[in-house]
Amino acid sequence: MERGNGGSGRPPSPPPAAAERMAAWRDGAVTYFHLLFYIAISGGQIFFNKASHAAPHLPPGLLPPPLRSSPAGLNPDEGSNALQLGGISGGSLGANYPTLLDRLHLDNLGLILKRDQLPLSCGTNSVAHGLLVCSMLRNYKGFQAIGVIPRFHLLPWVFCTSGHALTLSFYIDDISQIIKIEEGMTTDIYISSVIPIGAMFAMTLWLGNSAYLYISVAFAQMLKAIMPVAVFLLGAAFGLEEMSYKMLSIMSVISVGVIVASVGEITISWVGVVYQMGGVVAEALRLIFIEMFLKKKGVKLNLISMMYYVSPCSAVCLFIPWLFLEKPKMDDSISWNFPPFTLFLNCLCTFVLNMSVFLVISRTSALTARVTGVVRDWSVVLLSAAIFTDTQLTFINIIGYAIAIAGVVAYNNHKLSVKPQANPQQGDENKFLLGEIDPERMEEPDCPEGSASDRGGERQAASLPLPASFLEFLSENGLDPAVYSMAATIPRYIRLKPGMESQIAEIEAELKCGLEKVSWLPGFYAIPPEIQIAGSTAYQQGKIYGIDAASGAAILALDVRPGDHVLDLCAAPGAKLCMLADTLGTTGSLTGVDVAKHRLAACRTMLQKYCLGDRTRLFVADGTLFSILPVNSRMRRLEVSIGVEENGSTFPEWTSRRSWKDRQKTKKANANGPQHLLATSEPELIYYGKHSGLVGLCKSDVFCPSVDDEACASGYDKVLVDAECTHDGSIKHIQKFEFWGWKTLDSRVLDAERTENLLQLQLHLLTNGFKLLKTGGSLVYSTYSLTVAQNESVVQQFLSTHPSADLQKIDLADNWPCRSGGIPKTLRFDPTVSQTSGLFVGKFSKLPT
Ligand SMILES: C[S@@+](CC[C@H](N)C(=O)[O-])C[C@H]1O[C@@H](n2cnc3c(N)ncnc32)[C@H](O)[C@@H]1O
Repeated sequence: MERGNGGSGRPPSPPPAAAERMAAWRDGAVTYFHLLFYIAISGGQIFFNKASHAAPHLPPGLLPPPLRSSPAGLNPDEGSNALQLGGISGGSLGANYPTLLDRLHLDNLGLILKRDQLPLSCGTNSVAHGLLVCSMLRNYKGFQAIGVIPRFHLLPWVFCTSGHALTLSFYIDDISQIIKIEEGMTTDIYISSVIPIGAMFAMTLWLGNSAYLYISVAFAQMLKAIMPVAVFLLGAAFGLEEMSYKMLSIMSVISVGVIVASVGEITISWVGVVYQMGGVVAEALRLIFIEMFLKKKGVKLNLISMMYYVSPCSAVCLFIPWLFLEKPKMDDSISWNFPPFTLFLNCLCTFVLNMSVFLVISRTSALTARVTGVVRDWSVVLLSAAIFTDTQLTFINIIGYAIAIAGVVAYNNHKLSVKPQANPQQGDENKFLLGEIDPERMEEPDCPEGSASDRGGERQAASLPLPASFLEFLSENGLDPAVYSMAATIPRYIRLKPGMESQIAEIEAELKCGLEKVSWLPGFYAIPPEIQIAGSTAYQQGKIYGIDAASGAAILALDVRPGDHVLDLCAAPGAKLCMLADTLGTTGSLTGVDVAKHRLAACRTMLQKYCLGDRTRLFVADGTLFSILPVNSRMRRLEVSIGVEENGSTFPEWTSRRSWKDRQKTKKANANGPQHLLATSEPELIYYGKHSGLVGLCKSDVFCPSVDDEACASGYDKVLVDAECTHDGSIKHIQKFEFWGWKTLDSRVLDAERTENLLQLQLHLLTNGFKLLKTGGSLVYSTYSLTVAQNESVVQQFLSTHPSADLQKIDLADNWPCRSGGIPKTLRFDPTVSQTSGLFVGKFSKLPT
């Protein structure tokens, strides 16, 4: 491995700068602050709710005005102390109406998650709450004549809810760099998936929060520990979980713990227990529905997106129990007290708590968040006994809870270790929060490797209503529209990660289909087009990934050898990059470049998921201008130069955590314009593996521009230019426009100006790729377009201005199901013949000048 300080005559790299150490220390401190804050705010809100209703020993100033009468059937002494993401109890209002308050908060959450919806959010919330309060006040016997007082009461509602909406909207916008609402929700998915999930969420809030009216905080927490058992048993019933001795023993430990804790409870309200257990079952069903309805369809929503889509329908569902169970009691009550300040604090707490959860997960990992949750639960149980007079912990309580929690910890451990995470510090949620969307689920129109079938959009292409503009495009380019009728018959291809061959039978059983070996392409298998892989464990565990066979052929054409320094100039979302990294093995280096940062972040996710990032570095840069050479050449040049000034800082091991300073820098850059257009800006290094040669190297060395003719001697051995194109040859990709909307096809594929620019872009990418190629090296140019303009014409123009470029015959192709392109030695994969996506491939070598 080439190291920054490994060369003779080169002074050793300085230790990491003090500023970096300081930044790392500060980063660590901020993370711990987030964790503590999360524990404090989530535990604190439970106490706040409880205290505001039932703690007579607190100073009177802290207490809201008491209820003058309690609704029939409810025990006011028990109070209400609930906390759920997005929903809180009614206890803090001094009114025991949990569903009402949950509904109000869900209204908010459902509507406020985007700044562009701010007016709608504020308006709707204000009107909705205004009407609600008016109707409540009308029923309040003391205020039959609605006049000044109701309006006075209305204002705080409007203020609180709008203020809540406003703050959250701004906050969300501010952190929108890390939290994205994922698009692509369809009516079909909403009805079949989101509504059942929303209904279960409503049940969880309703039943779980109602339980707090009957049982103490501590006992409710203890009962909640049974959750993994419910998830596991229901999951097994739905065929999602497999029974194993290990799981059964963990479940037994948790159950025994909860039973012991219950035996230790001095006074048990069975109504409360039934409510709490109902809430647990509803929550377990919600999680199972997410697994069944969304993940299996390849839709994975981050926490914010989930709230965004689910809360409005949960709010509607909560309206039903409210109407039948609480409204009559509210109508009957002779007094209805409403402390606005308490509501405001409660809103604020809920909002801050939600943000805190997101920040904890985004800064740490799923595991850390879960462990923090356990610490929080313990703190709540112990502190509640110290604070509230109605909570008396017994020795048996504590022993039982300890046993249950030990089982929960074992369960979390088991679950998280079954699902390998390429970067152990970074869980799945984290990646989603950071916008690092799994490429298999990437839905952008310019992603050729995605899975239309996983999006539920698979349709017989024969019946695809190709729009007139596209038919015109095909006719102008002399292409036959009949090719698009084949989409449903062309298989889907997957590549097996090397070393996984022994697991084929297992993968076949999971995907419920045979893997048919592609005879001409090692490691590739064909599966029926309708098979979904994104939800499979084999995919999630990085044993397989989706990549078209024609793409695989383009990589083989490059003939990468161990030890090569390889450049992929249009790398995202990364299917070819992964295959390149696999081929490279444990020597050489791989450099991926793409102009779209969010797409390159998906590459990073891929590399980490398939554990292929060790020798790779990823630059966000314009491929037409990119000029950074492989590390080896730069090092050689530096080693012979005398007196190189070590004035820059060095690359430490790469980490996904970024310093506050870095984040501010990105924020500023983002504010200055879209990330896509970085034509003239400096390349940004967003990932480098520990053997990429960068660790310990001086940053100024890497970013120092290369001399023009330097590349010929010490450029890349292999270059792939898988250029941006119209993707008309990827017939499955075209099929997806039915899902995205044909209008998008117009703007992305057919726009005349874009096509003209595209031809220029392709030529410039090819030219720059060739410039970075070393003499004797090979370059492959490929596109997913079937047009002559984007393929043969670009090659022709390029050859006419580059005498040192020699078009090469691809020997391996003799066995491939492809035909010759319009220029001899170039290749065309034609869907009708090859049963793959359409792909053009041309291979060049660089002659000495
Ligand atoms: C066909 S896709 C590449 C697919 C990729 N090779 C794979 O196998 O996953 C084309 C890519 O080129 C990128 N691109 C467009 N213009 C670019 C430019 N000027 N420099 C570098 N990349 C560019 C796009 O963002 C897109 O990710």
